[in-house]
Amino acid sequence: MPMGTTTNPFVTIRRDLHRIPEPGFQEVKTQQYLLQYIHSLPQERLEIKTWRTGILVKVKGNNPRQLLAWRTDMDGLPISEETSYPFRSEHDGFMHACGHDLHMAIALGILSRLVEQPIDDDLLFVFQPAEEGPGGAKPMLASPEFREWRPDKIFALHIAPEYPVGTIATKPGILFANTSELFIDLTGKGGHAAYPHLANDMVVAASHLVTQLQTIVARNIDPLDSAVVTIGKITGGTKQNIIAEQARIEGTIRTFSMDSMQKVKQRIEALVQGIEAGFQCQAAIDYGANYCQVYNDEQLTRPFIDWAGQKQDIRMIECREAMTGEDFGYFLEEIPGFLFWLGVDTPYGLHHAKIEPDEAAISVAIRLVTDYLAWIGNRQA
Ligand SMILES: CC(=O)N[C@@H](CCC[C@H](N)C(=O)O)C(=O)O
Repeated sequence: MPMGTTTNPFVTIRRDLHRIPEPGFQEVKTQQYLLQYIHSLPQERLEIKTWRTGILVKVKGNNPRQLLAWRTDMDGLPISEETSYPFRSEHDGFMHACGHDLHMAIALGILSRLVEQPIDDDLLFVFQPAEEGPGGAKPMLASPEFREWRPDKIFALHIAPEYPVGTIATKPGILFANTSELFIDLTGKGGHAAYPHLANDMVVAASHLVTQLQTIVARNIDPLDSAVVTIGKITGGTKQNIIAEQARIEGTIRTFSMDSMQKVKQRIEALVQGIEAGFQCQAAIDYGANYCQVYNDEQLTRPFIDWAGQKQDIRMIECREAMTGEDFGYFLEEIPGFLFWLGVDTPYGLHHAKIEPDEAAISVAIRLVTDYLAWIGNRQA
């Protein structure tokens, strides 16, 4: 079937959501769209609450003994889309490039099926804003709206470009890294391009700092541990013949251990002090939003791996941990559960302007998760 035609309502939903990516805590149209769909379902078993731009939907079970939760993220990224889609983003400079459009469509699919065929346990669907930043999970967890419906177990998925459709992957224990954003502002002295000796050039200072930051993982972190320091953005200066008075470096830090996170930050601070002294400039460091690791509950993940491994249409992989971050980790700090990767088979990675996940994964995930929730949420005879 050519791209652009579909008979699957959840593919249509994914495409509608793909058109309207919004940054964290500004998911206003997204929230409206989701609410409209949720209100179109039979309402007898549903209770709905909103929290900022997020949504909580509780589905009453037949004979509940626990509350099981399924969580999806909602926000898009500041990326100008370069896909071949006829349903490209209508929000200039923003794109669903991390699969949250698929995640939301899958959540609505699971919700619809479990409204039609309720299970014994109560269910909570968590539509969480701002996963890409500044982080919606932590404040949502602390909100009275969430606390009133605090689930006993919680689950989520994330699309994985590298796996074929039908493949899922996870592991017990640590799955995703601890993260910290990184913003460094450098202020020197601007001036005429022809008089460098009268200025302090922040383009040169920032360039030195970026290369020095790359020595941290190579020279200061135990090679048997893992860490990442990525600088994703540098801005500075105003014109080609004006020496830049300001420069800003933006990046992210990833580590598996908190000791390494602390070590990376100490080294950043030392290197920044060196730049201040060496280039006679002022520097300010801001660590922005921090996420804790995603740690899958061993007692829930192992049976899930065994259960999914027996499904005819699923290839279950026990994967390695990744340096990705996810504020779903905050839910898992308080509530047992797990996250798994869902194969969507695309050559472009997460956060790439050309990523085109295979939409066939939507039905795979809806079927799998619905069956899993029914498996753990129905009383054994
Ligand atoms: C799954 C994924 O790609 N998550 C993001 C989380 C971003 C955390 C924060 N804004 C940061 O950049 O540190 C990721 O980049 O891994």
